[in-house]
Amino acid sequence: MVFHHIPPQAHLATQGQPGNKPGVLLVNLGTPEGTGYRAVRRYLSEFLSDRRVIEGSPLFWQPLLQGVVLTTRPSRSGRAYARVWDTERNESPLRTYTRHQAEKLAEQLAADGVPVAWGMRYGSPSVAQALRTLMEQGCDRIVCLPLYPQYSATTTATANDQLFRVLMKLRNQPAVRTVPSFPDDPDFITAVASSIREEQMHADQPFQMVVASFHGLPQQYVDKGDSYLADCTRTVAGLRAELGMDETNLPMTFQSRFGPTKWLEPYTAPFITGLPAKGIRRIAVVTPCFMADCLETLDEIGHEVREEFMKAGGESFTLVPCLNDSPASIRLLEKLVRRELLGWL
Ligand SMILES: C=CC1=C(C)c2cc3[nH]c(cc4nc(cc5[nH]c(cc1n2)c(C)c5CCC(=O)O)C(CCC(=O)O)=C4C)c(C)c3C=C
Ligand SMILES: [Fe+2]
Ligand SMILES: [Fe+2]
Repeated sequence: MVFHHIPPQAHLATQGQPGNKPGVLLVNLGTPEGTGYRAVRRYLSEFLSDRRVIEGSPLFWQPLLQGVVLTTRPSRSGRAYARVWDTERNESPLRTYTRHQAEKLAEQLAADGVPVAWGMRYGSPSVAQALRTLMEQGCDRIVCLPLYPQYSATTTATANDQLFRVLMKLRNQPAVRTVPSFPDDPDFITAVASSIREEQMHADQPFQMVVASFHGLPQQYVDKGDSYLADCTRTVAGLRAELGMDETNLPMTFQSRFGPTKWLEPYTAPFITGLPAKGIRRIAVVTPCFMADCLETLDEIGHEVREEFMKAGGESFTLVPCLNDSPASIRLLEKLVRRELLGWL
């Protein structure tokens, strides 16, 4: 996204004065514009060309991506997106929830005169558009919150990279603070634990196990120093402590493996489909690495893994919703943002 059309008044508003007008930028991963081959291909091409996501040399990867992956994957992913698509709004749940999070957070910050914008790392609205919205309102101080509880270079870092990439094109840059990951923030842990308790209350029988499924990552990225696994472990430890559970009834697994390399283990799907054979037939699955329900929760877990579990002899399968735009979620976002706003407000 090119970024040279900030109207002159936006420059005036932020120039030469101790403006001190903060704005909040929420950044999420991104999602396609539609479920058709072209839209999904465009989105996947941008996503899978990000060198934070696929670290191998583009000399090898790009021909494979453009020639092989992007001929088959968009149709498969498009069918999956179609299953979760909101046809009325014509958008994916991830986009709806991210927008609602921004709107509700904006209500909480309105009295302080702090606007909130939201952008996607891949696709639209872009991070550039979101930043422009804030700068047009005179914001010269930006708090950037990547919407990932656990840090990974493939998510958090690339969201921040994208903001700084946009700033590279500006003569007058706003000041920027990035919000760190929050894997064991007490409000985060309490909110996720409450969602699990809530689902248990509405279930006919006690869950024999609550599987905490996190998005996977190539093992090699962790070996090279990505702190994602450490962050996931902190989240699970927090949940176990809060719920009085342990690794036997609240195990940690990793989903959405992509490609042939070794990813973090155990893999969610085979782990869950193996449970009925061990006598575990009533389970819940919680996905605490996503702040909003999306393809990976609603379809991969809520549809694909659920079906496999039931076919393997499962009796009941509960997908615990993500925090989405619940009051607890907005309170958490507000707290995280206000901590970074200290000294600016
Ligand atoms: C290929 C490498 C991938 C890495 C590494 C990766 C890490 C990662 N992703 C998320 C969160 C989400 N990923 C989503 C979709 C998605 N992820 C990948 C690949 C990698 N992710 C692909 C190809 C896709 C697209 C869908 C598909 O074809 O399977 C989403 C959902 C977006 C939506 O529109 O709903 C999220 C969210 C995390 C947290 C993470 C790092 C640990
Ligand atoms: Fe992903
Ligand atoms: Fe996936």
